[in-house]
Amino acid sequence: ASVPVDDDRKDPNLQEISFDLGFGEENFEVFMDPDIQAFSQGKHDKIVKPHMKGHAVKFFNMSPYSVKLFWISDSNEPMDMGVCKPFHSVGTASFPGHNFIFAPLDYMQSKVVYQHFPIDKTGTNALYYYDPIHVPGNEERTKKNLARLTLSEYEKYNKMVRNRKFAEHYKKVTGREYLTMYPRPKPRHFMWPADYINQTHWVTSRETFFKNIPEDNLLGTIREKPLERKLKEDDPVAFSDYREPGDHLNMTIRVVSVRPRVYEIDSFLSEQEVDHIVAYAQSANLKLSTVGQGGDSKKAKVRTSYNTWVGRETNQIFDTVYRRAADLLQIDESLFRDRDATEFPDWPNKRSIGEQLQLVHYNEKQEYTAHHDFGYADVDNKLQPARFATLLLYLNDVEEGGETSFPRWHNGETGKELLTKPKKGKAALFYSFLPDGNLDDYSQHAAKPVLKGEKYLINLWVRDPIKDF
Ligand SMILES: O=C(O)CCC(=O)C(=O)O
Ligand SMILES: [Fe+2]
Repeated sequence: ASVPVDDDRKDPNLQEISFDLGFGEENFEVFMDPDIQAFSQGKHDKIVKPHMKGHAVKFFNMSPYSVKLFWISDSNEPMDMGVCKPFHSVGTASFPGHNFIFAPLDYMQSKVVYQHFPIDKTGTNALYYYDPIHVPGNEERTKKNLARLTLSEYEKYNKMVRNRKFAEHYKKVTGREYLTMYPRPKPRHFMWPADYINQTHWVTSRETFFKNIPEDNLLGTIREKPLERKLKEDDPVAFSDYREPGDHLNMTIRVVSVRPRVYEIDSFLSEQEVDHIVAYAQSANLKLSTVGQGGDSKKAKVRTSYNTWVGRETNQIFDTVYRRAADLLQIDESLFRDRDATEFPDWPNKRSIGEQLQLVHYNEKQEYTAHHDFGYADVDNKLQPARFATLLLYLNDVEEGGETSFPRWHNGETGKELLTKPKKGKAALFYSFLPDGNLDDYSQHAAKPVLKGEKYLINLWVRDPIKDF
């Protein structure tokens, strides 16, 4: 059921634009937001503004020296958000009215501030620039500053200028901030359309449900070399005697939100597969999860759950999860593992685009507050790789709470969050990208506190176009 990656099922809301930013004539396909009339199927003609006001922000350091980003808390305390290298940027999630500064590395002693960034109260601006080179209205001094840069610095500065100009143009055309680095190519992987709420897509997989789990000594670790793992159309799937009868598993993908694109798949794992995975998770070492963003340990705990990572090679059940996920996402299975020279020879690298499965356990009261999954690539990386899709696999029914929340979904009815309810074997899918290669700020989401009981979940993150670390 896998399709060629260069899919010509092009998104109808992609629209070609031409412009000249001072670097010659350029073309780009922008994604135009779907119209509420269309995606509500005529039920609504106006979007209700989401109650949640938080959003992504990105700070650009257009200077030839390293600076530090601080968030200035309401009690006026500077929180260290890390270093931003020359001609680099840092991104984080924030709220209107918050305050950030760029400052020298010795700020705690010197108290010197290079630039204050008050986050705009209307919630419309996400991009903030520190540019000590350009002196508005003074061409002479600007030229002098430019002349002091080395050739490589000058090129890096220009790249940021070009990105800034593009972002301004992009915003004029689409109304959205450009959160990645121009010119980022469109995602290479397929994206399921989300034309209207409750639209359904059907997809089949040869990876039918396990009804019995083979004994441990049979399951084994996956050791075959890349090409030997490729199943041809008429090769039998592994352990067919242990699976549900029939050649195919049918899955239904239902659109629950158009903007961001969120989908539910009611039945993605069988009872027995889930039980096996949970037992595996319980026996594995569940470590206190940390959000890998460095910075200040005084920062509020945003994630209070436990997690552990499990690879595809662990055994045939986990391998099946990846093969089925590949079919669901319409991405070739081989992209979810290391490949040899013959498989996707033109792909930028040979590594899996999928991460290991992240098994998460939440106890009562535990949660993960609103965040984006995408992350920001290094400005110098032309591919701008980042997390592209998130497949959430719910491993149990949670008595109360524990939903996945999309607080910024757009619809005509309510400003309240969209809640995806956990259910054993169910999956939810969302994309962190838009079809034009921009990051989707509206993909911000949270795990609501578990109110009663506990919650087991798997995150499967898929990168586009590659995993670069
Ligand atoms: O637990 C959930 O429902 C979502 C988890 C999540 O967003 C994450 O781990 O990044
Ligand atoms: Fe997440």
